[in-house]
Amino acid sequence: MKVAWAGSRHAVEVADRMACLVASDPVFRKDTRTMLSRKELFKDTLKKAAHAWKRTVELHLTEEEANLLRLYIDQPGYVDLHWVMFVPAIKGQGTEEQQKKWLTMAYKFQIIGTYAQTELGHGSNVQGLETTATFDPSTDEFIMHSPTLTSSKWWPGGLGKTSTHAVVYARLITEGKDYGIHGFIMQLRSLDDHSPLPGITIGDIGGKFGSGAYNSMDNGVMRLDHVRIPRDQMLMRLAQVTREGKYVHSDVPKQLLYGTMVYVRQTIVADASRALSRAVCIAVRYGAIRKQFGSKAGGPETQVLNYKTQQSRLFPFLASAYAFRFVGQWLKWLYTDVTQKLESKDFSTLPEAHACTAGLKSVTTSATADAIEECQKLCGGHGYLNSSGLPELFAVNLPACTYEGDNVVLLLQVARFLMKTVSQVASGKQPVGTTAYMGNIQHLMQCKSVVNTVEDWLNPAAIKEVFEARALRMAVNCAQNISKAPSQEEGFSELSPDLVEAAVAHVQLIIVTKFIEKLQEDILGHGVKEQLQKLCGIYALHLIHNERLGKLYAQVRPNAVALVDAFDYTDHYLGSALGRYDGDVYSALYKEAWKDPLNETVVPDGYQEHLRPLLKQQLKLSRL
Ligand SMILES: CC(C)(COP(=O)(O)OP(=O)(O)OC[C@H]1O[C@@H](n2cnc3c(N)ncnc32)[C@H](O)[C@@H]1OP(=O)(O)O)[C@@H](O)C(=O)NCCC(=O)NCCSC(=O)CCCC(=O)O
Ligand SMILES: Cc1cc2nc3c(=O)[nH]c(=O)nc-3n(C[C@H](O)[C@H](O)[C@H](O)COP(=O)(O)OP(=O)(O)OC[C@H]3O[C@@H](n4cnc5c(N)ncnc54)[C@H](O)[C@@H]3O)c2cc1C
Repeated sequence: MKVAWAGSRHAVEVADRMACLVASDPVFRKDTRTMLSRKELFKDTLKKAAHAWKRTVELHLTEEEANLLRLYIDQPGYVDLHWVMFVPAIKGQGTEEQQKKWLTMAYKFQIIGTYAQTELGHGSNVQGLETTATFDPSTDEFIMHSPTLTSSKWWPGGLGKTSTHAVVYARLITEGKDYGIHGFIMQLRSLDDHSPLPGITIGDIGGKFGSGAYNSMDNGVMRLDHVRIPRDQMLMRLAQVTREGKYVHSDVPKQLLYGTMVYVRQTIVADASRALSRAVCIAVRYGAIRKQFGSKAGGPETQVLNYKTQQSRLFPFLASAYAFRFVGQWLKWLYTDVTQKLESKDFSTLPEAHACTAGLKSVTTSATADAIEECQKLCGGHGYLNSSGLPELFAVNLPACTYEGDNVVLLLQVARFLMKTVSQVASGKQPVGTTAYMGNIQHLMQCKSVVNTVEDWLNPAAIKEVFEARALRMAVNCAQNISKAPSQEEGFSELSPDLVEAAVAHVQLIIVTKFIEKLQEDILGHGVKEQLQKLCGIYALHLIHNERLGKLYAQVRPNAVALVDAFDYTDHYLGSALGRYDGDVYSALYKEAWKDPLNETVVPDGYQEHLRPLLKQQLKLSRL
């Protein structure tokens, strides 16, 4: 099962090696992270990132190994934006020459970059950004400026205290004309003493939800006061400005400006499956240890994992973790395929890539955030402790519903793609890719239920057809209602809640389809495929509330712990007293409690000033 989860034996081997490297290095300890102040936590992040870089160089780690090292350190920080957004933005939007110049420094960590797009006043609406980049032909420079308070750059990770450079998104103005949003490389801080360069006001935007990780990240604010940069620091793969100030657009779609976001969204699907699997691993293992009620004649109480309510709340998440893992593996293939096509100027699958990455990022991150919160409740009171690992896991993964695109805004992008497809089908064009099912509109719109017997519900072909019919009917229904509106735009806006639901149904069809396709592959291990078939059934049927589920839960229960052990997480990475591999939960909870700084003294700080006088006074009053 480990191989099915990891994707290959090689992936298992590399993951094990990097996880153990991190778990065995005291610099990477994280058990006291939630007890640190914001400044201590930030400094700890700098220390870990520097040590990780040192180990990467010492051990000659590959890019794959270095990425896994960063993943198992499990502490958001500036390195994430440097590798995940700054480097890809230059790769995707820079010319060969610009890539050569800037990536050489970035790969050697001679500069630290971030991705500065969002502003105080705009995040979703990229075309509404206000920062300006005005070309000055007299000096062959762009003047970068924050014209309003709302144009302050706000949120970029690492911007607050760490990044020396950024790809800054701004309105390109030349010859008095505004050409919209483009990317520019800017140096922000001196490479000698790290002080902000002239004209740049920069800082951290303040503490964020929850304690511990993500407060480790210095999300920043930046205002620019007519800062000049050379013309050749405009990222010029998509467009350029000549020495004379002429704007020249290249022959690639302007949407490639958004390419970095598409890349990150596909990685976020894999992140969601990992975060969900960590929460499920904790809740399943703890559910097998925790016993409450049910003892007969002094015998052992009942494992809470045996309760049908616990199973009906938890096992859909177990199934979703595998479902998101497999669709994430497919999405990575889709992204690679689109990127290769772009190299040969084939832009035909760009809309599909945008719709799939936006939709899957949205559906998987929303489901994961909800599931982690529910896993906290599934562990009872102890799930609320930081030592369970669940509060921090929730705090770190909740913002994934917002960053890289607000989930509703992204689902509306999917809906826009679906409405275009429905109208193309109406005009006789055969849809392809993930919307190919819409070409079967006659059959799917009339088909009676293809599942008549209880057993039909475990027939993958029948389940797939049910999900196709559901998605198509919701999309066609929206299209028909939009067509009755005074205008397409008004109809789209009026129907937007229904369009979001139709987009979710389409994305869930993709997830179910990719799970079914995974099961058609050769899967190593005795009985593994059978278990995955049950999980595929649970994932699909829980979305449509089917009565078959109870039987499936009972069949999965005996292997539930094995299915989470297959995630192969070290206790260090899981970071949970409840999810320990050895199940020694109660002594772990007890031991973790005493680490809290509040327990450094038996009599707490503040007793003499505030508690003692109060108690003495009350005692005196009681004697009157
Ligand atoms: C919502 C939209 C998509 C709207 O785009 P727009 O151009 O203003 O308007 P539109 O008319 O809807 O689109 C025009 C057209 O562009 C297409 N398009 C839009 N986005 C993409 C894309 N990524 N790839 C390929 N195509 C794209 C749309 O489908 C439209 O195509 P069409 O005209 O229908 O053929 C966009 O503004 C957007 O993506 N907003 C979200 C912003 C975002 O994701 N910010 C992330 C900042 S970085 C970050 O959060 C880092 C966090 C990392 C971390 O800490 O881990
Ligand atoms: C932890 C974190 C890290 C981040 N890191 C970065 C970074 O490194 N670089 C960077 O540039 N940005 C970063 N961001 C910013 C992030 O990308 C934006 O917050 C995100 O894109 C959402 O945009 P917004 O904040 O403007 O939300 P808004 O769009 O203001 O959303 C507010 C509400 O309005 C709704 N809404 C907005 N538009 C529409 C519409 N057209 N139709 C219907 N509903 C709508 C949304 O659904 C939402 O409910 C980060 C954010 C967070 C939380």
